[in-house]
Amino acid sequence: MAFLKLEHVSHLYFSNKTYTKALDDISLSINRGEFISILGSSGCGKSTLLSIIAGIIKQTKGNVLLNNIPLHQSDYVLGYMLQQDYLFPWKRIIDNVLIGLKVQKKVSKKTRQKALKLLDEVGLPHLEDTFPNELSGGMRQRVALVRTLITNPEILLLDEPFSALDYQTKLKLEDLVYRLLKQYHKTAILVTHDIGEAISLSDRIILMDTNPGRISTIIDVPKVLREEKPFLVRRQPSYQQLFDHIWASLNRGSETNGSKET
Ligand SMILES: Nc1ncnc2c1ncn2[C@@H]1O[C@H](COP(=O)(O)OP(=O)(O)OP(=O)(O)O)[C@@H](O)[C@H]1O
Repeated sequence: MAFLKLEHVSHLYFSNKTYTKALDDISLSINRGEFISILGSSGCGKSTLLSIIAGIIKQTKGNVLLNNIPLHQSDYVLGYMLQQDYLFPWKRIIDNVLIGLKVQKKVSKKTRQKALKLLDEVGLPHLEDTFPNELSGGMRQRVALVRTLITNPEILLLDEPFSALDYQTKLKLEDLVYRLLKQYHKTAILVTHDIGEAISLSDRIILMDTNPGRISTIIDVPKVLREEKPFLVRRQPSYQQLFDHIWASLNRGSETNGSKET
């Protein structure tokens, strides 16, 4: 049974007397523990899709099911990682990490220990009492990752979380995120504009077309690439082939025309 299932999902925005079909007939099944990336040009509906899965907006048509139960009736924990880390500057790292659990009144000696363990696992041992401004951008994103994982989310939505980082830090963080998500068997959906990132992290890649936003292709990343560490994937010959294929598909898609309905 699919863990997360989208059935014929469409979404229409209405503003300034204009309807915009942001998503058109999206059907997709995602298995527990799967890493999915969504690639597509600006305006193809990636953020709309994430917002629907996050329950922030409700689709105008179709169903979104989690474990076969409509999403809005499900009691599930969602993790979010965004381009910005949104750490509270006046709070120590440990308090930033525990903020979600504090809101839920779930902070205990055990959760503090878990937080310290996770900080250690992401390469930030002994930094729990420092403040965000004492850390680099990459370190801050690792704190954001721990803050997300500590709540034990069932689904992680990753909205371009590496795009503000320098290239070297980004590659290192990709490796880390990949390793931790596989280790904890997390289901993740990544929105990115970076084809290389999508190939090196994903089990499957969803290519979207624009106007209206729709799925054009679903690509199964070959096993040989999935078995390699993200950084090393880029050295495989099949990586370049897949990169070229995705590049061509996205460019073909961007040549199509679209519809604003009034
Ligand atoms: N609140 C809104 N009201 C009206 N139209 C909207 C709204 N939000 C998004 N849209 C439109 O819906 C379409 C999809 O937008 P969306 O932001 O989901 O795309 P995206 O793929 O995430 O874009 P980007 O890569 O630039 O972030 C676009 O045509 C956009 O103009």
